[in-house]
Amino acid sequence: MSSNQACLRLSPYQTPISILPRTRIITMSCKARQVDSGSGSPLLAGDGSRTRVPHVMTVAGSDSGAGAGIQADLKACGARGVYCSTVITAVTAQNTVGVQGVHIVPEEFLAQQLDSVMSDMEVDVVKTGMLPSKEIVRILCRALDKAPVRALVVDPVMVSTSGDVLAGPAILTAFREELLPVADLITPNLKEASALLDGIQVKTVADMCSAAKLLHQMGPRHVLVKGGDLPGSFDAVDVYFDGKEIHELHSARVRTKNTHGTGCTLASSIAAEVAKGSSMLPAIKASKQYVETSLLYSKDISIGNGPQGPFDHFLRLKGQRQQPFDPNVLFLYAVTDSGMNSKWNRPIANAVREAIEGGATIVQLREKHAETRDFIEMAKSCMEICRSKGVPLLINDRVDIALACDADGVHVGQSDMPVRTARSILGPEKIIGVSCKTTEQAQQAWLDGADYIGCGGIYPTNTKENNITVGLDGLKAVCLSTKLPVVAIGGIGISNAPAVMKLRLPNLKGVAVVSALFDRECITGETKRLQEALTIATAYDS
Ligand SMILES: Nc1ncnc2c1ncn2[C@@H]1O[C@H](COP(=O)(O)OP(=O)(O)O)[C@@H](O)[C@H]1O
Ligand SMILES: Cc1ncc(COP(=O)(O)O)c(N)n1
Ligand SMILES: [Mg+2]
Repeated sequence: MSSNQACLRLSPYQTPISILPRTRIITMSCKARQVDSGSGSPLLAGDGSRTRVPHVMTVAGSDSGAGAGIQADLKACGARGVYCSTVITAVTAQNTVGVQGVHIVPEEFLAQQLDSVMSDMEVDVVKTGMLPSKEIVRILCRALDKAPVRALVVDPVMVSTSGDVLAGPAILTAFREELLPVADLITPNLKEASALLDGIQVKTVADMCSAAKLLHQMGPRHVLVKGGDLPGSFDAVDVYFDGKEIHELHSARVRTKNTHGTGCTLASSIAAEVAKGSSMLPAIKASKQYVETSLLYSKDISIGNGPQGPFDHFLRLKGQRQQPFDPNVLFLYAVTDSGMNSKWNRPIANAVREAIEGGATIVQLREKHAETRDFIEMAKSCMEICRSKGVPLLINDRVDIALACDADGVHVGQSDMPVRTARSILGPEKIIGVSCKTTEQAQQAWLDGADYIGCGGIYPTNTKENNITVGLDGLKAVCLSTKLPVVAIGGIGISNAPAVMKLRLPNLKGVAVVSALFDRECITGETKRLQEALTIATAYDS
């Protein structure tokens, strides 16, 4: 089918936005959502009193082992903060060994499920997984025709990781002729890309690029060929084609057997990000990062005895996991300075203890000149104090020191170790903060898996040479550009901290201070005064 024909087929099916040039559709629909306060507005109902949540409807098969299919979709959407309704196409008897049985849901009953959800709920994005028959594809297309949605993400599931057939070759015509032309994104793996292209070889990254372009000619606006099964690859490489440009997306390949359901999870997470308002490439990058982080966290968990285990979408199953990062700990963030401690003739551990006694909620050790061995000893003694008081301790810049003293995490600057590298070394449980001055850096921080942003210098400061001051306006811009919690830093003390907090930005969680605590005679007293000032400034009736 030519791409022109494919385009023509789209118009009755999509929202009116679909008459715009094809590669811009997702971006445009998302922009429309952000600015449109009418019936298409995502989060507020007309009367302003009810909060509408982003909604993905998955049309897929059930996996009794709950690693893939509907169950993976529900978990992925839950983890990404999106509501997920479920239209079940087939019930599989499946576990980590393979698929033992498939029971296809009768067509009329599939239609009834679609009708129940779509007649009652406002669905933003539809994501499809296992579609076991041509008729099921047809019923879905008819339903979408009647009730258009903002985007359609098609994961053309055919064979499970275990090698069992979930949708046979008879489905290919329906995929090619009916579903692909109306899809905003298709996410075939190597075998599925090859099957859709009549068996052409897809075995290298170059093959994946050609396949993505050929698949795009079948009508979908965006194509992501997934390389989880690429032979001999050290990375997990996916190839994305937006109709104009090829993007090779690389992430670290996690050595684990727990990869059952990665494809379903990736597609659902992309659908969730698009439902929240993201455009396609950022949605894909964030989702790939999410899959990588979940696999990393789950690499050692053991569920079932088969060769392909499920992973943990919520990063919570391992018994020893500490509490997830609580952004409120950024409220009064004490950053140590060795120069100030020697000026006041204070061992660092005493300074840390005093700051905590005064109310510091998190501590960062910032030692720019210490010998490595001394730094480790210092960090260990501070770690003991912090742990006994339940206050997290981060190490500035030095991932090796953080590992050596089992600190709670690190804070890195833009020229230190990249957040992604630090994350792959420290694992998903440690806290990673990164300094950002610009909205671009803030967006990158989120994609790279940082837990928080340190934004500054807000005011001029002596503790950092040649540091550009971003001011309150720069802080505001960074906060508004990110979902990550932010702590303000640079020249902040008791006199100006209230002005910072009175910006009342929801993700601005606190202030980080150096001299205002550590270049003072009584650290405990100064910390207490700052704590009180911050508490008053953040009280809503002040
Ligand atoms: N071991 C791994 N480490 C990191 N990412 C992986 C790994 N295996 C798969 N992925 C990623 O998971 C996603 C799903 O890919 P894939 O496994 O190829 O799909 P499917 O599950 O449909 O066969 C892709 O983004 C892929 O790069
Ligand atoms: C019901 C259902 N849907 C999809 C998959 C594919 O998942 P995977 O490729 O990870 O086996 C599956 N195994 N079962
Ligand atoms: Mg897989």
